[in-house]
Amino acid sequence: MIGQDQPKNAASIPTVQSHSPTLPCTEKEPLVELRGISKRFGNNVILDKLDLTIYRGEALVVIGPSGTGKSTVLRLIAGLTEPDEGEIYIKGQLRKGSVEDGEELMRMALVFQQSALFDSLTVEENVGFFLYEHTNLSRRRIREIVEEALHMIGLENIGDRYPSELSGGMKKRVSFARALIANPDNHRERPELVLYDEPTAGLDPIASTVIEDLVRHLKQNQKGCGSYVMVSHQDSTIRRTADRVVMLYQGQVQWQGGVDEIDVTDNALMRQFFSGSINGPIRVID
Ligand SMILES: Nc1ncnc2c1ncn2[C@@H]1O[C@H](COP(=O)(O)OP(=O)(O)OP(=O)(O)O)[C@@H](O)[C@H]1O
Repeated sequence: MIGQDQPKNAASIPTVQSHSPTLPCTEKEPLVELRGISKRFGNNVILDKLDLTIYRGEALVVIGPSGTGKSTVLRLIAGLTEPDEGEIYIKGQLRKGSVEDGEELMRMALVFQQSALFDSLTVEENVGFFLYEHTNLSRRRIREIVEEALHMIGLENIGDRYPSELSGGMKKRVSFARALIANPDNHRERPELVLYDEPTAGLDPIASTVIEDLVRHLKQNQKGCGSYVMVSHQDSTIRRTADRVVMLYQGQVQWQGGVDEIDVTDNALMRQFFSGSINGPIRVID
């Protein structure tokens, strides 16, 4: 359960007990299935009978124009919001209720758009937050684990600094460490699926490359085969981090394919999206 006092971004979802057998990474095992999902806010229909499956071991990037419902899809997968219609299956089991109801069937980590860390806590306290709150590990052990996590994201000896003393890219990396940290003494606590909401938004191209490499690297360190769903608008991030790209528009998946298909598809939505043209089927919102 996500506590009231935790930041909404970079939250870890700690409860996880999977009873399904573990298949080899080569098997195409659905981790999350969205079936016939509809979601509206007021009279605004955002998702309209959306079907989407995320497979174990895959790196899925969801793209689409602003306001098309990509973050909403992440929140639905995470169990932070519930659909108006449709069903969500986690490893083949129907999810009933939300994370708040303690219904989570698989551990996920969320790295959300605003990489807000607690300003009043040091980097070490921010990154170790989950362990301080949810385990009985000693402070010394937590400090060791945090140092390992900071090493993993390529930042060391910054544990005593405060978020205000870090650059935007460093904050993003710290928020990754914060979201992904788990008790290494308990293998089951490692996330099986990571959800990234625009992790490179607002970063310069080089800082973006660092994050893209990190996302790929962290996939290797996840439990099992390592899987993630990312939302991104950045051309390089989409191309460098996706195994499969899904284009969402008008509430449904309009196109999906590999990165190598982006430049050769004749799908009009894809062509307009990647060319940035204001002429085409995507309605331009002023
Ligand atoms: N809690 C909410 N209450 C009301 N409307 C909401 C809520 N959450 C999202 N919306 C609306 O739903 C639509 C989809 O929002 P969402 O954030 O999922 O889009 P997005 O594709 O991620 O957009 P962007 O690319 O701009 O981040 C938007 O019009 C948004 O204003």
